[in-house]
Amino acid sequence: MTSMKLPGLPDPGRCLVMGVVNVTPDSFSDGGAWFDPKRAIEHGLRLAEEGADLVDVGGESTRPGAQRVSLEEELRRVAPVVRELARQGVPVSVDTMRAEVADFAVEAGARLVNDVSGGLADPAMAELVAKTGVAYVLMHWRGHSHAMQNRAVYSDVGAEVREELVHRMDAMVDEGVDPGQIVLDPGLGFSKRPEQGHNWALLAELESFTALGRPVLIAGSRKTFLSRLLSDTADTPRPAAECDAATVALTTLSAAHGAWCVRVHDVRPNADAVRVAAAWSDGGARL
Ligand SMILES: Nc1nc2ncc(COP(=O)(O)O)nc2c(=O)[nH]1
Repeated sequence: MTSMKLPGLPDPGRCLVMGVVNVTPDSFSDGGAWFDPKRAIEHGLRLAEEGADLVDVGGESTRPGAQRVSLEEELRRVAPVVRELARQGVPVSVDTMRAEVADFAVEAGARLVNDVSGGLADPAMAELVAKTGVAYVLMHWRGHSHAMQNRAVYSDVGAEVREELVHRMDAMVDEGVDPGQIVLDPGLGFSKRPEQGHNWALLAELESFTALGRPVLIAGSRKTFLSRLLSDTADTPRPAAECDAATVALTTLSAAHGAWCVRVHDVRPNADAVRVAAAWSDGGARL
């Protein structure tokens, strides 16, 4: 596991667990359960109690075909939740592609900016990240540089995703971001075709991602590639909410292969899994 210390984040010497709080009416895997700020705050507190090292608060669904929400609406959704969780001492990350939302969240105490666009959606993001020194997740999502129909066409998905992540990291560093702030994320499910095994190919090469020298975040929880793997005999994919056991297996393997953090919905079993992986890898030395 890459035990690189990131600014403002814990370093317990094991894979971290990031719990998900989607403050959205339509997220793919927990659509609308935490849209009410009070419920979202309660859920975030519960995830922290269950063992989340970070609670990731997002106000904009990224599911395929989702419409973007306005800046005002995204802020309305995430502000009260980020502010209250941070006030209560919960380590918070903000899942946003907007520099203004990130700026607000860091001001309110967020310790990490989680940007699924890898800085492509908002040209002001790099400057904000550089200015604040905040830890930053740079996720791979082929954005405006590829036409829609080519976004999920790869000849070697692992090599191409790594190359494009390094390119984005270099671009952020050129704009003043310290490489020590950056976490890399292959973007499972984002312009990756489950029917072509892209997500499993990326996971199988996790150690090639950690070899890039930055912490790696793996976020496969309840995603379509898991549902398809667990399809029934009638080829009906397993419902997302019934993929938590598979997610725990993914967590265990990701931690064993060096992931810095896993992003999950069902925290408790995944918090247990990262501890099992840590005990296994160090032969129980830290018990
Ligand atoms: N860093 C990172 N952030 C993310 N945020 C949302 C989703 C979409 O999943 P959800 O709707 O289940 O939260 N996936 C990612 C991801 O893969 N990586």
